[in-house]
Amino acid sequence: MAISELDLPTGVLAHSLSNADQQARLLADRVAQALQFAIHADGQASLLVSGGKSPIAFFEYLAQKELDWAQVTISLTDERWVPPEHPDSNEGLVRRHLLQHQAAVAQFVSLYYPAPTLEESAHKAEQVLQVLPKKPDVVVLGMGSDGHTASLFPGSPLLYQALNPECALRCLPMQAPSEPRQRISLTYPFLASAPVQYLAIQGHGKFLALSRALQAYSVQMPVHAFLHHPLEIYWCP
Ligand SMILES: O=C(O)[C@H](O)[C@@H](O)[C@H](O)[C@H](O)COP(=O)(O)O
Repeated sequence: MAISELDLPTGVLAHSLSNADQQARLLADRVAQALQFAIHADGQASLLVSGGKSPIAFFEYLAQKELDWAQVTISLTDERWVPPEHPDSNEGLVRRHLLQHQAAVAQFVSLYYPAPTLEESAHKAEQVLQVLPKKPDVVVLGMGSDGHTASLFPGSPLLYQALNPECALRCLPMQAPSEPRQRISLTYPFLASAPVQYLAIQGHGKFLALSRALQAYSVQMPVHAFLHHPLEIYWCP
C-alpha cells in the first residue's frame, strides 16, 4: 500500500511519510515556508487549520518556527459548536498547542460565538471571517474515514450549498453524525481558494477512505471536492 499507487488527479501531489512525527515535521516546515512567502509578498499571511485529534504534533512544531507571527492571522477550517473551554473545541486545541511559543503573538479568529441557535452563531462567524482576505494563504485539511473534511459531512442538510463553487458564504452551519453534532464549517469555495492546500491523513483506514473518495461524488465523500490542484496530500501509516 503506497500513496503513489493511487490514481490521483493530475496536479495533486502526494507524500508518504514513515511515521506521524515525520509527517508533522514536514507539514510544519511546508506551512512555515508558505507563510513566510506570503509575509514577504504581502506583509501578512493567513492560515486555516483543522481540529480533530491528529494535528497536535504539527501544531507544536509549527509554533516553534521563527516567523513574523504578529503578521499571521490563524483561524479554523471548522469548529464544533462548543465554547473554547470545552474539551471538544478546536479553538481550545489551537490555543493550547499552536498559539504558543513564537506563534503566541499571531492573531486568532474564532468561529465560535454564543447565540440562541447554531444558525445565528454561524451568521456571526460569517461577519467576523470578513477580516480574512478574499483568499486565505494556507489551508490545512484533515479527513475522516467517512470522507468528511473540515465539517463538510455527508448527509448534512446544507452540504450541497457548502460544496457549491458559487456559494458566496465563507461558512455555514453543519450537522455531524457524531458528537458534538452541531458544527460550523468553512465552505468549499472559500477553503479551495487558497493557493496552498494541504491534506494530512494518517493510517490505513484513511488511505482506503481516500482511495474510495477518488471514485465518489463530493456529496458522498466531501473530500472529493478538494482532490485537484493545488492540493498536496501528506500521508503516514
Ligand atoms: O473538527 C474536526 O473534527 C475536523 O476539523 C475534522 O475535519 C478533522 O480534520 C477530521 O475529522 C480528521 O480528524 P483526525 O485527524 O483527528 O482524525
